[in-house]
Amino acid sequence: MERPLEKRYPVNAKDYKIYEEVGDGVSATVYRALCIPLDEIVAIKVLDLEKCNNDLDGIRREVQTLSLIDHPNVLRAYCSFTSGHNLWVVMPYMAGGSCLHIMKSDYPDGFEEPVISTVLREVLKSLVYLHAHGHIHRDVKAGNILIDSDGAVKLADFGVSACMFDTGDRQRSRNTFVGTPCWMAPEVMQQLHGYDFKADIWSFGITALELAHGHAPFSKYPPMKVLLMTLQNAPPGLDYERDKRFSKSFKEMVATCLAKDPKKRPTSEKLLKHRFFKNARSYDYLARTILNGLSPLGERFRLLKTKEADLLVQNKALYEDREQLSQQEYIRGISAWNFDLEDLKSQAALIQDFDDIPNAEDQDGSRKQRDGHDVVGLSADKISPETACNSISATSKEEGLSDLHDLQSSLASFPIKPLQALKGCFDVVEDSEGATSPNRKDVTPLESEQFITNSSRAMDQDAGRYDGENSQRSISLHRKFWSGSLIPDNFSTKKVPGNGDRRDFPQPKFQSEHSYSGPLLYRQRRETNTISSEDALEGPVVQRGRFKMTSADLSPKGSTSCSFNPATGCLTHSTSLNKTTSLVLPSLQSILQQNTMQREEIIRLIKYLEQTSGKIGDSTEVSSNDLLQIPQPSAREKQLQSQVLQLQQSIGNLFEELQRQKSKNMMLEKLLNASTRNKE
Ligand SMILES: Nc1ncnc2c1ncn2[C@@H]1O[C@H](COP(=O)(O)OP(=O)(O)OP(=O)(O)O)[C@@H](O)[C@H]1O
Repeated sequence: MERPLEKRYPVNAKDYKIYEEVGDGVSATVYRALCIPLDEIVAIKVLDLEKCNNDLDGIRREVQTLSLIDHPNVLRAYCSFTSGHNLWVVMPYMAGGSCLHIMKSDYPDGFEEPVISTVLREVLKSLVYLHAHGHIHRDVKAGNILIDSDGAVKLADFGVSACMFDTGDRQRSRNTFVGTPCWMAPEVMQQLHGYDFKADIWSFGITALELAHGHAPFSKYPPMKVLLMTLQNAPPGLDYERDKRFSKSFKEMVATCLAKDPKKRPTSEKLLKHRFFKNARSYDYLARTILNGLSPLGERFRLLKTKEADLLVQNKALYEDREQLSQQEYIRGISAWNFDLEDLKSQAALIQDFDDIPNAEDQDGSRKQRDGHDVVGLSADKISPETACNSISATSKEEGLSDLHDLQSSLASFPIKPLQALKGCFDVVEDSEGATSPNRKDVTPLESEQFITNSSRAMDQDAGRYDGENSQRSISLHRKFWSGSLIPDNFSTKKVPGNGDRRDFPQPKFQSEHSYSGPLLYRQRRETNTISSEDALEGPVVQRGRFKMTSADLSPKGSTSCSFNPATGCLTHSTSLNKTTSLVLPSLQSILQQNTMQREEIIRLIKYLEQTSGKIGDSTEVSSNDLLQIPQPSAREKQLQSQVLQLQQSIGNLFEELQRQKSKNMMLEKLLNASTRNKE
């Protein structure tokens, strides 16, 4: 047991002293903090509930699920509570940060095999545990693998998002699109037959590649392209030529996880017995290798942010372009999916532009692809960046559109739902008596049933308590960390032995070039697994708490659709989408997205200017206040935003219904044909 039973973590914001920011995600910011009564360093994830438009009851139910989870390799929450419009989740502080952070700062080309094996074995143990308890993590990736100062490995952020309960129909989430595109299993994208535990095994395989190369396959591509490539290409893998430094057993292990057919993937339990994990070492080994000499997490995070802002400034001119904006969003991991057809077309047509970045890896990859490596479904020509690099040419547009066609057919039943709405809210919610409650200490984690709807803004209220010395307190920018090695991550750290977060700052060596990393363009098709398909756990999946479990019947409960009246701003349910909605919706989405993005970019630029102009201490305070005065989106904007999300949900429902009807029709047709043949 990780947590002594008698230890009670307070459920009141005033009992915590917030230090520096150490991470951020889609809708949350993570801080190092001191739990004052226990005199213990913790991590606090602060989630903006307003931003998530959450179903609080749904979140509360999740606490019960979470309370059942207790495994040394799963990051648990000590407690959580609401404070103002924020949800605070208190958890163990993992001083090493995520594997993604470590790679970004010190290992841009990935880890050595013994490190990978050690990290992955621990992650796999957590998956064995979660799967055995009927849970699917759904977001396994290096960014969610956290390392403690002693080398302990924990899988974090399980259960993607509370936001997915927005609709209130939790069971429907089996048919939702959850995860992060590069790590997402094909069956999760396709949504034809639901998905199960094997989706995690796919993400685990992608994570293995991420740890080996410093970035996930396809990470430089925009989401649409990632979907297309995942669905239609041969699975990515370790290449015998390019990845000579890795063992055969590693390559085999990755290939077995990345079988496109989930039934051919091993269970986590079986995978744990793979010979690749025989080379895994102890925690201590990680502490001695990858953690040795790392600068404190807060400093690494700050440097990464500075670099991020630096890149923004460098490329400012480019942001004017729509495709750059879109790419920027993707880099930041914000998956504001827009499935408007026109948008899809333009996205597909613009893909070539992203591929223009010269990359030896890509060229090599394409050459090999030409040389006859197996590419499934789509011709190598069509998808190779080499071809894609023929931008500006007439063919590039055609290819873009052809990509679109491929995508449309691949995603025949793809539910239309913005990933943004599904991600970013944290997992645990626990009721709190709030900051002012005299009885707050009596409220034990998971016991209280009452949410305080304190309208005050906790973060704002608590600003005064932020540690002036340590905190680079920022308002929640709600950005997700960059994925893969899309940023030029190469700065050395000054390796100073010592403890905790008091060591010297790392010495940045900013690269001027943008180190876009190429996808694994030539892949081994290795769907022949050493592990039998008997291991497959089949069956549809039910939402159980935040997680999904196999179950018998989960068919959606009939389609609901709604229309949007632009005059009244009201949503009314109807049997079909009216034309006005389809005309208005894309524009609304676009305006809202752009507003949000612009606001965030401005905030980031201000922060960057603050940092580069050497403003610290008092001046930071002043500008932070200024930042806080940036007007929040108006109530009307928020209302529209939530209506847009609802509309998208409804459209998703309609598509699912359409798909079901199509399958029914096909069945009927088959029956009809059979009976006609019989008669003949
Ligand atoms: N307990 C912790 N200790 C140290 N760092 C942490 C901790 N929890 C999270 N972080 C850091 O903060 C980052 C963001 O946290 P987290 O992944 O939970 O947010 P999120 O909004 O759920 O992210 P995502 O966008 O990946 O879903 C992590 O990638 C990690 O680097």
